[in-house]
Amino acid sequence: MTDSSAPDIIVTKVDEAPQLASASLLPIIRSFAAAAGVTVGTRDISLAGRIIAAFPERLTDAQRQPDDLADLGKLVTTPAANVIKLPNISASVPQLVAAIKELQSQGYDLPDYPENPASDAEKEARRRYDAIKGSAVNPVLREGNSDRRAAVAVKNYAKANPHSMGAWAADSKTHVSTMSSGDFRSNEKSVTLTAAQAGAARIEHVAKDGTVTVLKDGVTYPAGTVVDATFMSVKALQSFLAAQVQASKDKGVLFSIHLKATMMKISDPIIFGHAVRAFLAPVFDRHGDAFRAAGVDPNSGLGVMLDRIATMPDGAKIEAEITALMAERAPLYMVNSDKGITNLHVPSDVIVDASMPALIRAGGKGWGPDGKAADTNCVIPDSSYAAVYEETINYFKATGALDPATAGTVQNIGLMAQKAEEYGSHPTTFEIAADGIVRVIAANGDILHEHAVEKGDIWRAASTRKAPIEDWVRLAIDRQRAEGCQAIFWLDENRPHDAELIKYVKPILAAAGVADRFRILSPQQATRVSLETIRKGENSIAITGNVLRDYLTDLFPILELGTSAKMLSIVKLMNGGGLFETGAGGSAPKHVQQLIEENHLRWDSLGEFCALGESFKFLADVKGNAKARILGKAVDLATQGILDHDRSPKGRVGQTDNRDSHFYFALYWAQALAAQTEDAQLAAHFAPIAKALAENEGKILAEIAAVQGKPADLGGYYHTDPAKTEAIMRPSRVFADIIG
Ligand SMILES: NC(=O)C1=CN([C@@H]2O[C@H](COP(=O)(O)OP(=O)(O)OC[C@H]3O[C@@H](n4cnc5c(N)ncnc54)[C@H](OP(=O)(O)O)[C@@H]3O)[C@@H](O)[C@H]2O)C=CC1
Ligand SMILES: O=C(O)CCC(=O)C(=O)O
Ligand SMILES: [Mg+2]
Repeated sequence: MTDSSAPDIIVTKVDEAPQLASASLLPIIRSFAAAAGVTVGTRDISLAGRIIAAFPERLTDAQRQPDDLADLGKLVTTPAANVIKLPNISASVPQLVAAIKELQSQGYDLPDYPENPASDAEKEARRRYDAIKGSAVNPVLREGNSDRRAAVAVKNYAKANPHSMGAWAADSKTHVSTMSSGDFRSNEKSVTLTAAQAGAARIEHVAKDGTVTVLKDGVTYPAGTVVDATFMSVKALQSFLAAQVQASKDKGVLFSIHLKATMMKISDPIIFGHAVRAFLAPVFDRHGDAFRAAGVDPNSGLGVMLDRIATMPDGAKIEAEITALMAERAPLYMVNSDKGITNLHVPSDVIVDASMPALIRAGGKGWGPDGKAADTNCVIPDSSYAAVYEETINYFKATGALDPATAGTVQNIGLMAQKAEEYGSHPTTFEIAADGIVRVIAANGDILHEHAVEKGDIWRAASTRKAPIEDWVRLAIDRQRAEGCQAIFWLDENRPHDAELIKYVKPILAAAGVADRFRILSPQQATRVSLETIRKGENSIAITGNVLRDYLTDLFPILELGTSAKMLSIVKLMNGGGLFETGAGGSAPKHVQQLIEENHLRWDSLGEFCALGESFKFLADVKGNAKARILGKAVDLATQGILDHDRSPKGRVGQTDNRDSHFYFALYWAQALAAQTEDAQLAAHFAPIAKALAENEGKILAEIAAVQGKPADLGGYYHTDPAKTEAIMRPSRVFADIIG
């Protein structure tokens, strides 16, 4: 349910673990905020909510939901925006299909996801579902650039309580494999548009026989936009993947592939499908035609593929062939070896930003089918950013693992506003239907880019607007001034896109008189310099494009803090509002599994706490609400309290879980508000609350502990039952009564 009035702060309703945590935390936030006259609303951007909002005409009044994402998309372009954004599911096809099935089972008359849409109705359903697929939320809300870092208290806590790190052996066989030609990086072209070229551009394909097909019309590029075009050669990709499958076997390491099928929702599922084909090549050689006829689609992963094969006439025989082949191949890197879920089962199970850092944190070990850790071939087909992981691995092999007790920190300033760079390229990415040429034609008729392509190549255009680039450089200048530490633009002068950005960066730095405080280094060099810097206990600011923003804000936090969940992520919206993202990680599906099995939720809300403090302080600045500032400052003290008293969730039943940690957060927050002397009214309001919470600590913890160790029923996975969720996430009557 969403509110119609305009609340001061909006907290997004999402999915999986962060949404479960919200069921416990949001009532606390609302209750405390109300004391300062601050209203807190919600908007539903969950996968289920977005599906429901897309088919109003098929649903009953009671089932219908407004398009909250569209509403938020407008809000973030206004100065009034104050949004706390929790991580949401960026759905792969299997997740989307599962969510649709669940909603259907709950009585929602939704169309099936049409794999091969034929009728007009199916095409329309597919169009709507495609808009929901993948990373469909963040690009809409990110109307600003990002400032992601560990709060000082969080970093100090990590140093005092270092997490365990796997040891790195100099002779580790773990390595990164990436393409050296024919990939997106090798084929990239880039240009900055002149005023004459600005306006509505067109992308067209010219076949060998001269037939022109418009792939996309009316892509509006204002003057100064950096427009890139590139493609992944399917032939080069296939031969690379085939070689890697074999090389993994020869070297005796696990085969793994790391992509971002969520944010790169058009290109990466296709690349993933090629990896499935390469791994199972002999089976595809024998049964390719039958697979096509049966609608077996490797792009959705081996899991769905096996389900489909099971329905084929000689399904059992093919399945046996697959099993036999897998036994001969290099062992696969596993998502869950107990359940036999491999890297190739679901395209969104292994997401490069989280998967590579986890492997690196473990000393370069992946999980094999035998449930044992092993050295791994980390296949990252496109070479644009693979060097970051390659260099990190090489550095740790040479020097040993990082020590989180002494390491400095790498902060990030990320260029992401207005769908910057590759992460905004979905609408202009195409799997090429026939050999020919693809060109980008500017509004004035200039041919901006042209590539000769072959059937099956993946061609894409990406754009980065001038205002976001300038804003990003200014943000970097501000942050460097505030921190006074090393600051590096991770840009490679030899890469066409980066060379265009450098043309913006240098004059802005020079005009501000700060050029000497910044370095511009290729991602590979910047990785090495940054690792050497933090090893010495010093800090560095990584000023990066959109993809490296994503990758680095998992990589460095996972090495430094053990997780990216504890990050502070501030998005200063370009039109004046604030977007506060919670942490830099995702929605932790594994945590939900554990809750369902044994009612223990190990989700850590530290990212939410950090975002909440910033949101209140931002509200105070924008609306001159002094009480909001006091609430915000008290949140920071409560967060510090959680760290000082070690009240963060742990992994096992019987240990602190998410609900306990929220109790302590409320206790410390109320105590800080009761103790402050700036506002007597707030102090008087919170003194009895703090007292009641402290006095009932034992009772409340016992009530929370009593429910654990047994299965929990949420009444759904993607679309949970609100009453059941509330009962599970707020098991303490005493606590709920005190909070009100
Ligand atoms: N901003 C956003 O909206 C984002 C959304 N996503 C989406 O999230 C989903 C899952 O993505 P995935 O790549 O698996 O990454 P996740 O970050 O969800 O999970 C990786 C692992 O990180 C740990 N983790 C993450 N957050 C927390 C937390 N708050 N507290 C404790 N541990 C945490 C967990 O480790 P352990 O199992 O050891 O406890 C978890 O299994 C996908 O649908 C993805 O698209 C991903 C990134 C950002
Ligand atoms: O939007 C998504 O799919 C994921 C976002 C993400 O990984 C990030 O911003 O760090
Ligand atoms: Mg990420």
